[in-house]
Amino acid sequence: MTTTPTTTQSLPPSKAKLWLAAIKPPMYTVAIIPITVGTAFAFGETGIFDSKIFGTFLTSAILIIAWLNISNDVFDADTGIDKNKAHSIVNLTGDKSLMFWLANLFLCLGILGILLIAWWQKDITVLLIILLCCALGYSYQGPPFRFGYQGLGEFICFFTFGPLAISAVYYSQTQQFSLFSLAPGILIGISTSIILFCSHFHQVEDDLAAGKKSPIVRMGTQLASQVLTVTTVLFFALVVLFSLLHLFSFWTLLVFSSVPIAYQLVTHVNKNHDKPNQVSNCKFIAVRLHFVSGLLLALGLIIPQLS
Ligand SMILES: C/C(=C\COP(=O)(O)OP(=O)(O)O)CCC[C@H](C)CCC[C@H](C)CCCC(C)C
Ligand SMILES: O=C(O)C1=CC(=O)c2ccccc2C1=O
Repeated sequence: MTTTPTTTQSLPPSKAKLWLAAIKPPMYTVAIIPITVGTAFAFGETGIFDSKIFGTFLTSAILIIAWLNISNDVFDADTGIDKNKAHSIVNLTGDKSLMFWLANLFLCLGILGILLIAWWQKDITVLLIILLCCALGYSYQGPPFRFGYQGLGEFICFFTFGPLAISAVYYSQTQQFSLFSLAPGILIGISTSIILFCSHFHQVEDDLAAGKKSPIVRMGTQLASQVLTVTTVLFFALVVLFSLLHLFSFWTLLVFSSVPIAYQLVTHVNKNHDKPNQVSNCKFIAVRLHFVSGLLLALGLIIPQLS
């Protein structure tokens, strides 16, 4: 006679789940938000909106993020840091070289889109800024730099996804720079860096073993959870400050509708910072905060121009 087991054993994740985790669909919002917010800020300031440039820039940004993520798994396979990561695209396919060339194909296609913008506008400014972003993205993970291993990733992330990306997008729409675009640049830089910061909480053991000094490894999970709280509060405080300084319209205070997500993020991390299994999902709460607050910011920036 067969008996039904009374305890549920946790099954390994299915192949489909691993592939989904390797492709990381939610992470592509980090491409959508800087392009949307930069375009919204340009529209709010100048009334200009070029949908062809917006669509091309967005497609390129998505392709560049595909490059960033696939090449991250390729370079991490070299250092051994991903040996326990079942959802590494290299571990899943078993073909590092193919993934390397696939990543490069995405990068070339992404840069091709930016080249198109440069060609339409007879101006290489946007191309130069995005090439700089890609070089910095490479320096985060690729040899011989691997600056992410020194804990410098969050700084690179702040500048590339923040001031640099937003000013490139602003320029692509208006063919001029605006010092004021630093304000949305700083906000998006912070919210994107929060994602990267959160992604390291559950990886302390693997990072230590591979010699990666992520900010969480350097400061410990307790202090890191406090730094996360302060940075999240700073993000909302800056929205108020930029509104009071009239850099933003008061409509941008709509961003405060994302406070419940921010609250969920900081309470979850403060409670579980030293429990890898529990804290591992905090990156996705951070992605939600970045996406929702970014869309609300974009909305707040365009409303005055529409009315
Ligand atoms: C690949 C990134 C993080 C993954 O890091 P890690 O190795 O710790 O994660 P796993 O555990 O999943 O292996 C992101 C790194 C971002 C980098 C610092 C900056 C990239 C800049 C971009 C190229 C800029 C793109 C701008 C675009 C929106 C126009
Ligand atoms: O896989 C990840 O953890 C991340 C991927 C990614 O493209 C990205 C981009 C910007 C900030 C953070 C992250 C990740 O954490």
